[in-house]
Amino acid sequence: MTEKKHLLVVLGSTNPSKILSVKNSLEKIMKNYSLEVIGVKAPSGVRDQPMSDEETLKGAENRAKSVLAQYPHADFAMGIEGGISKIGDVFLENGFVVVLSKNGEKGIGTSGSYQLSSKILNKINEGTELGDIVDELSGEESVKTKQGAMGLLTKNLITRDKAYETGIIFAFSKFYSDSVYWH
Ligand SMILES: O=P(O)(O)OP(=O)(O)OP(=O)(O)OC[C@H]1O[C@@H](n2cnc3c(O)ncnc32)[C@H](O)[C@@H]1O
Repeated sequence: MTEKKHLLVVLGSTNPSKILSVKNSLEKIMKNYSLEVIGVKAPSGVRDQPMSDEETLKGAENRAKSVLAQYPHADFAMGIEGGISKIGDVFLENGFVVVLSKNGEKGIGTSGSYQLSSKILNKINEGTELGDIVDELSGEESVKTKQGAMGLLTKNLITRDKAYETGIIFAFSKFYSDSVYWH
């Protein structure tokens, strides 16, 4: 039996929900590799609570770049950033995923989005982070590291780690789908 090739993927976050999401996604798309996934601190360079798609994407990209600088031998460096998306007068929340390969090729994806209520949005506009708001409303601690607001709002049908899997699988598609679509 031939040994599986080792694949080191480093994520720019120590949030257990994000790390779980990366592990579960990669187990599906990188089946022929022996996977090593680690989470490290990486600055987003944007506000703790990003308020536009552009800012959220930038945060994910900055984190991935920081990881690549810290771990140049990693096969893939990743950034995942949660933030608010505004379309007209509608406010949604989702996660952006950026993957950088060792040679700097970039893949991008996003999770599904959910509607932010005016009640939550008002509190965000007063300067409170979404994570703290949902902790207060649910009476739970550190929701953002577990099921997330996504889990609370869907009665755990779509938890934060599950939702982020979509973005991760899309972001990696450049690296495992047929190259005819990319080059
Ligand atoms: O440790 P890091 O990787 O920074 O993880 P984080 O949970 O703080 O996540 P982000 O920086 O990506 O998200 C930006 C903010 O949005 C909040 N957030 C995003 N998604 C959330 C979710 O599903 N549940 C609760 N809070 C969430 C959280 O308060 C963050 O401060």
